[in-house]
Amino acid sequence: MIKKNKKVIIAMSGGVDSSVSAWFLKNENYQVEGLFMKNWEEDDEKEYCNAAKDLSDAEEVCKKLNIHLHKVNFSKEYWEKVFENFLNEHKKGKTPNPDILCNKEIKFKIFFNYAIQELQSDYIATGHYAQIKKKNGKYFLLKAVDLNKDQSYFLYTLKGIQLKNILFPIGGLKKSQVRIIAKKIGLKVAEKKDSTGICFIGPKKINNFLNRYIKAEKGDIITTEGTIVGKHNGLFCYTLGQRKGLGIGGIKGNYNIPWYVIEKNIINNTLIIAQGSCNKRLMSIGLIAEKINWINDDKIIFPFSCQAKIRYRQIDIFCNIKYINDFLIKVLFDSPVSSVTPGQSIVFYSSKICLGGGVIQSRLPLL
Ligand SMILES: Nc1ncnc2c1ncn2[C@@H]1O[C@H](COP(=O)(O)OP(=O)(O)OP(=O)(O)O)[C@@H](O)[C@H]1O
Repeated sequence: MIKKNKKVIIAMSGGVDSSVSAWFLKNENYQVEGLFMKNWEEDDEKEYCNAAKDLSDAEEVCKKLNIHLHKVNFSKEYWEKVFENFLNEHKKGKTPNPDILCNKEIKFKIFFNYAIQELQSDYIATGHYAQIKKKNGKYFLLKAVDLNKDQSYFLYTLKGIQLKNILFPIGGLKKSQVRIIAKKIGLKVAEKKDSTGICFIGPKKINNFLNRYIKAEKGDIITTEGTIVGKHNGLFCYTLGQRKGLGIGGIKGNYNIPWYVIEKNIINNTLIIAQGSCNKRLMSIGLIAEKINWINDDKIIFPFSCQAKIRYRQIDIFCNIKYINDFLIKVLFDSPVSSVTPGQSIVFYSSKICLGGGVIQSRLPLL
């Protein structure tokens, strides 16, 4: 009852997580309204984009929960702030993470400001699996209870001060519980598949999609011994540590051990491969990270030790962080780590607390 005067805008994607989040907020007596964002002109990309279906799902859920649904088009902003950067990084041979940039630039900036200023809400809520805790007047971002679904990795660009106006209603639940609740309250989206990979494109279709925007220049696939063993379809189609989809089969005179991408050489347009998942050429002792964000900067004193993830869903690794300058840090791993990928993000944790993170600029190879 107490929260009746507090207004929350729930970011409605038409998926099960935001729908169940909306239901929780209603039950907690917030004054709830939904906001659906279009961030891609799907008319151009019908094959890849489900925005129309997602909107109709969001409308149906809001009708059922008796929530007013606002709609907004941020496709221009998404193109300028997220997609152009995504393409440019790929052209440089990096493997960027657009979902992280989308959270930083769109969901928790433009969308957030629209909800707070234009729609005059007190909070925005999303269906992310993460938690916010207040301690001694400060707000901390924590991993979700469901560690399998934890999305704090994608949220490291947030600032402590922003967390004050953000709610993650399902961060304390398991995904299986969220689906059970959705079924119980009769939401058709209860069984809807999770969105994976880039905001609007499944990971399997990504190379075809990128082909529309980046000119694919075929080049040689070369072993570390310098033998040309095949042709690649454009370096942007591959990522460091990738094993599948190299199209080289068994190579005569070599043991039948899988091959992995260990380097993308932009200057020669070559893809360098080596055998074995523990190949020393794949391993790094550390990395240099840029575009650093600390969620609560006043808590950071260099150097310090903590845990980190160099990709989503990876188990935490132990590391030590050293200050280089205001833009760069050096991360040294306690033991060598495979497939450190420039362009991806490294996210730091102190146990369950997400401290912040940065973008991997370069790796420090073992060899
Ligand atoms: N088009 C959109 N409009 C408004 N909010 C969105 C949109 N897409 C995503 N969101 C918000 O961001 C959250 C996380 O998005 P993500 O793409 O990771 O979806 P998800 O984990 O599959 O969640 P859901 O089941 O709600 O789709 C969503 O739960 C939702 O609150």
